[in-house]
Amino acid sequence: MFRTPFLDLPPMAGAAGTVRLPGSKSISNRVLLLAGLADGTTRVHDLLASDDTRVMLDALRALGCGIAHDADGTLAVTGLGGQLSVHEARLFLGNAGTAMRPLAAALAVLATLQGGDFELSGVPRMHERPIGDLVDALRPLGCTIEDLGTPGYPPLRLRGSAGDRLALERAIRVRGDVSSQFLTALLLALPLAAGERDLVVEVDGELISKPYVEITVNLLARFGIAVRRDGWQRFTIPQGSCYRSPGDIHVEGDASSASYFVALGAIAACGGDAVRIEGVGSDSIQGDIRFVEAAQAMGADVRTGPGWLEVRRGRWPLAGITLDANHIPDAAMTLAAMALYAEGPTRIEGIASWRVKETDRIAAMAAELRRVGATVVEGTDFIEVRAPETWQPAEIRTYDDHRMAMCLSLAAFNPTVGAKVPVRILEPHCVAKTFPDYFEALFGLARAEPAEVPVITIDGPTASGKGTLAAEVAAALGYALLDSGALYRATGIAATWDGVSPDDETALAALAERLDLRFGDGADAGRTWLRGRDITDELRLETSGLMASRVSVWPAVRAALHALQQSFRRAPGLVADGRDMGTVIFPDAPLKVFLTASAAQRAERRYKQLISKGISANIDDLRADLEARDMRDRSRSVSPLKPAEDALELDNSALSIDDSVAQVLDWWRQRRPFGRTA
Ligand SMILES: Nc1ncnc2c1ncn2[C@@H]1O[C@H](COP(=O)(O)OP(=O)(O)OP(=O)(O)O)[C@@H](O)[C@H]1O
Ligand SMILES: Nc1ccn([C@H]2C[C@H](O)[C@@H](COP(=O)(O)O)O2)c(=O)n1
Repeated sequence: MFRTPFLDLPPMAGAAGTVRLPGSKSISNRVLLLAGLADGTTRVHDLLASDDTRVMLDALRALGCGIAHDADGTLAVTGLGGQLSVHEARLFLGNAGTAMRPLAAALAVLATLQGGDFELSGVPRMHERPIGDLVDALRPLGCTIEDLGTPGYPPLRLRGSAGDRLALERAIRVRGDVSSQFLTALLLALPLAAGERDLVVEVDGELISKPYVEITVNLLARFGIAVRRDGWQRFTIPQGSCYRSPGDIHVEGDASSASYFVALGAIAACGGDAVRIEGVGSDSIQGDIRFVEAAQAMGADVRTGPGWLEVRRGRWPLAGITLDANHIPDAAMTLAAMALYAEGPTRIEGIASWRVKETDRIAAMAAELRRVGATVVEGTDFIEVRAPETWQPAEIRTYDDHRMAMCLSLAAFNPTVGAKVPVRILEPHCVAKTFPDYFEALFGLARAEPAEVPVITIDGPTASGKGTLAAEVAAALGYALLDSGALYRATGIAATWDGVSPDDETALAALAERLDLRFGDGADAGRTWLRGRDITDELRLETSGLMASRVSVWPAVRAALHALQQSFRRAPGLVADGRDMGTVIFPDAPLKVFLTASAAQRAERRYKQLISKGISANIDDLRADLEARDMRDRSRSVSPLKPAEDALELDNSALSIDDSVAQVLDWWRQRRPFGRTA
C-alpha cells in the first residue's frame, strides 16, 4: 500500500492483464458478524483484509469471539452462540458503516436480553453519518440507547439489565429510504430474539439499495436463518431461528472494487488487449455486479462467466448515459469517472445516499472532476458530468474516501483522448478501507509510455550518500528504486564465483547478460539474491565495490546491463542511483541530481558505516580506496562518472540526510505541474 502523502499518477495510455479482486467488504463484514453470533467455528476463506474488516474483527475479539488466522490465509471465527460472554465493552469502529449499524443492533438486542453496557464510536466522519432510523426502530422494542453526541448519530451507548424483555408482539418498523443498512442491521440482529415467535420487520418508505438487502438475506440463509420476504416492504424471521455456522464460507471478490477495472478495460484496453477480473462474475450475489450493465450502456465490451469478467474497449469514445443508480450506489461513482471519456453528458440520478457516505460524495465528486477540467452540475440527488474540453494536471483531494481515490485514478488515462497530464492523488492510503493494494493492482495493468514515467536520477562518487538519498526520496514519492551499482557488484560477484577474470570483457558481458538477480520486496525488502543465493551482505563489501568498479569499465558489460536498468522505469515513477543514470541510462529524466561530498567526509561516513556493521576498517585506507575507485569511474572511456549537463549539483558535506532529502523533494516539487503541494 502507498503510505505517501500523495501519489502522482503519470499519464497512462493503455491497460491489459489480469487482476485478482480482494474480498467483498459487504459480504466480509456480514459474514464476520454472523460467524461471531453463531455457535461453533466458521472458517472464512478470501476475507477482505482492510480497515473496515479490521475494526469488525477487533470488536468481535473484544466481545469474546475466538479469532485465529490459519497458515493458508483462512480466518477461523469461533462465535458466541448467541450468548454474551463479555457484558461491557467500548468499541471503536473507525468509519465502517458495515460494522457500526449491525453491531449497534445486535448489541442493543443482546444487552436488553442478557444485560450489558456497550459504547460504540468511530472517527469524526462516522459521528456525522446518521443512525437515528435504526435507533428509532430499536427503542420501541425496549432497547435502552443513549446518544453520546448529536442525537441520531454515533457515538451510542447501549445498555440493559439481564432479564429485560423486548416488545416483539407488533411488527418492527424501520425507514428504508435513507440507507438500507438499517434494515440489514435489524435482519442480522433480530434472530437473537426470535426464539418464541416469528418476528416481522416492515419497511417505511421506498427501500433503497435493495441488492444489499438481498446479500443480507442470502447470507442469513447460509447461517441457517430463512428470512421470508414479501416484496421489499415486509420481512419475517421465523420463530426458533438460530445462527448455525456453515463450517466453511467463501467471500467472493468485491463487485464495487471490480467497477474500477471494468471502467479501465472500457477506457484503455484496446488493440486486442483485455482486462480480466477474477473473483467476481456472472454468479455474483452482489448487487453492484449490475454496474456491468451500466458500463455496457456506455460502451464497454464485457464477457463474463462464473467468478470472472473480461473487459475490452467497445464503443469509443464512451457514450454518456442517464441512469437511476439507486440499485448500485457505490459502483455508480465509477460511472462519474467514466464520464470523463464520454461523448455527451452522463447523468446519475437517485443517489441522495451519496451525501451521507464516507463524505458528501456528490459534492466531492463534483469538485474533483471539475479540477481535471470536467463540467459538472450537481443536485440534491443527482450529478451530471461532461468530459473536459481541456484537461488540467490536477491535485485530487480524496476526503478520506477510498472510492474517491479509486474513481479519480481513472483520470490518469487521459492519453486515450489525446491529453497528457499527470494526476496527483492526495492521501492515497484511504484505499485501505476496501482495497489496500489498489494502486499496485492498477500499475500492474496500466501501460505508460516510458517517456511519461518520471525518473529522478542521483549520480555521484563513492559514499557520497546516493543510495541513502535515493531510497528516502523514492519512499517519500512512492516510486521504485534502482540501485544500479548493485547490478555491477552482482556481475563482479558472479565473476568471482565462476573464476572469470575482471579483464575478460566478453565473458563478463555474458555473465551480465544472464544475471539471475532478484531484489526482495514486502517483508524481504532490502535483500538480494543471485542465482537463488542471498548476497545481501556480500554485495555491500568494499571488495565487491572495487570489483564492480573494475568490471564496469567494459563497454560490453555496460551494454549488457542497459536494458535491464531501463526496465525499472515503471509507473508511478523511479529514483535511480549510480554513475551514469542522468547521462546515459535516463537522459530524459526530468530531475537529475549530482551528489558530492568531500573525500574526507565520504571516507569518514564509510568508516562509520562499516564499524556500525562490526566490520573493522582503517579510515586512511578507505579514503585511498575510494579515491582510486572514483578516479577509475571518472576516467573510463564509456559512461564515465560526471554530472549530466542539466544536473543540479548537491554538495552534502555539511548537510544532514534529512536536509539532502528535503532539498531534492523541493527541486522535484518545483518541476511538477501541480499548483498546490500536499
Ligand atoms: N548527508 C549525509 N550526511 C551524513 N551521512 C550521510 C549522508 N548521506 C549518507 N550518509 C551516510 O553515508 C554512508 C554512505 O552512504 P551511501 O551508502 O548511501 O552512499 P553511496 O553513495 O550510495 O555509496 P556507494 O557509492 O558505495 O554505493 C551511509 O552510512 C549513510 O548513512
Ligand atoms: N551506474 C553505475 C553504477 C555503478 N557503477 C560501478 C562503479 C562503482 O564504483 C561500482 C559500484 O557502485 P556503487 O554500488 O558503489 O554505487 O559500480 C557504474 O559504473 N555505473
